[in-house]
Amino acid sequence: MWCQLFLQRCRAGLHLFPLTQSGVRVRIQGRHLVTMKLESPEFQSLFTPGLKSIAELFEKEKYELRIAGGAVRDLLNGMKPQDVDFATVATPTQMKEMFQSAGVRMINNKGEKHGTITARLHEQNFEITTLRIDVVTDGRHAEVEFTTDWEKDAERRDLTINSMFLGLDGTLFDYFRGYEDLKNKRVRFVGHATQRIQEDYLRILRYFRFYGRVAEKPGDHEPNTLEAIKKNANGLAGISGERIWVELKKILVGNHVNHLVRLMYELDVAHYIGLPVNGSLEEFDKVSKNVQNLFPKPMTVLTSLFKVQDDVIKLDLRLKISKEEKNLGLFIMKHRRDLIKAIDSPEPLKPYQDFIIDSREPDMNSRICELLKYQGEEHLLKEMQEWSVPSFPISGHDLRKMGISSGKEIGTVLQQLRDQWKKSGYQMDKEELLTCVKKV
Ligand SMILES: Nc1ccn([C@@H]2O[C@H](COP(=O)(O)OP(=O)(O)OP(=O)(O)O)[C@@H](O)[C@H]2O)c(=O)n1
Ligand SMILES: [Mg+2]
Repeated sequence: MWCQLFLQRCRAGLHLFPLTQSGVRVRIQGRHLVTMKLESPEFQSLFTPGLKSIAELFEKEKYELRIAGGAVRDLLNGMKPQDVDFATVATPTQMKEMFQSAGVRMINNKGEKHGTITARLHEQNFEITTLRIDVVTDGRHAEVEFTTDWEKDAERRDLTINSMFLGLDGTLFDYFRGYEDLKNKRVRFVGHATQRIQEDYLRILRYFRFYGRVAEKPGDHEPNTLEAIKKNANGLAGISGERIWVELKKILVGNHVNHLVRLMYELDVAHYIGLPVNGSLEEFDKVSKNVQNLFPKPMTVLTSLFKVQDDVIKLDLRLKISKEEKNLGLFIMKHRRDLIKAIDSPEPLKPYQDFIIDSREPDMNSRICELLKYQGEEHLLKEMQEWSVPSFPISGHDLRKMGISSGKEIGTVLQQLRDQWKKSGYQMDKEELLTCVKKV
């Protein structure tokens, strides 16, 4: 069967290329379109009872349905996508009619204006969007027109690697050499970078994010892409802080982050997304190396750019970060130089442990772990993650039972006992501590 197919393809003057990890078998080169067949286990695993029912419905009505965009990219990379978007030639009205008559529930009708219908089957949501052309864009939103032309829909997407479709039989439809770019680890805009960016300025940050995800090494950009980013960076001023923060966070914990943040400064992007004017790029370089493989929070990495507290406040004003993120940034800035390991001590972690016990704040443990990542203390981090915060075994009630009745005295004794307990490396138990009371 495979040989027959091979001969057929050769006779037709089509290319064949070897089986790859992601299970791609055949490549047929036409004018623009490159198609091939995907048979990977990740792809097969998408076929839940819900998807099978949806596929049957669309097939019965003869509306073509394909997986679109990011999910195709992930599948070709051998990954199971987190969320799967579907595209179809059916209009929202046709989909609604079809789902209604089949008794399929539809939810979340907010997307309909842009062609998206969400069907809910077997406790799974399916977001299905009608093929579309963005007729008017203001750099943030688009007015759309529906189409039945798959290539036109691919053309309005941001990056070539995000512009592919996958038929439910595994056929890949690739109009802009996205698969080739994915294999060569290249991130390119579909068509003209300037046009794609002006349709939605957030795409500047999406470019950086996908660069961090796909590219093998830093600095591998097409010159006209960088030029287009620089010329259009000011468009980011009109993008909401929340959207920017979502992208920026992913960039901060992706690959090549040091390179990408430098690029943000070189291309004038930094200024429009709330980063400090004179970000500390040297410290960023050091910290981004320190945190490698330690799974830092995005804020931990970002804090290394900040020199003064005001930098965090300004970032918050622009991006509306969470209170927890803001506090983490402020905490790391305050303690990055003064809370350090005990050098030449058998207990290098002790200053951090003491800090946690003294602070009595519930999330201090996790902040200290972030500080250790920031400082590149991998071994101490491991130790800290395995350490469970001991609780002080004595209460005022215990002292009262021993005959100490004045509140003030209880407070003083408790503090003294806390100090003893701390000195013992939190080893002394209740009995041992209470013996000390007689001596105090
Ligand atoms: N500004 C944007 C956002 C999205 N898209 C298109 O819409 C698809 C789905 O968008 P989204 O889910 O936001 O991103 P993904 O590429 O799927 O990335 P992720 O894995 O992070 O979801 C993208 O692949 C891309 O084709 C686009 O062209 N321009
Ligand atoms: Mg997605």
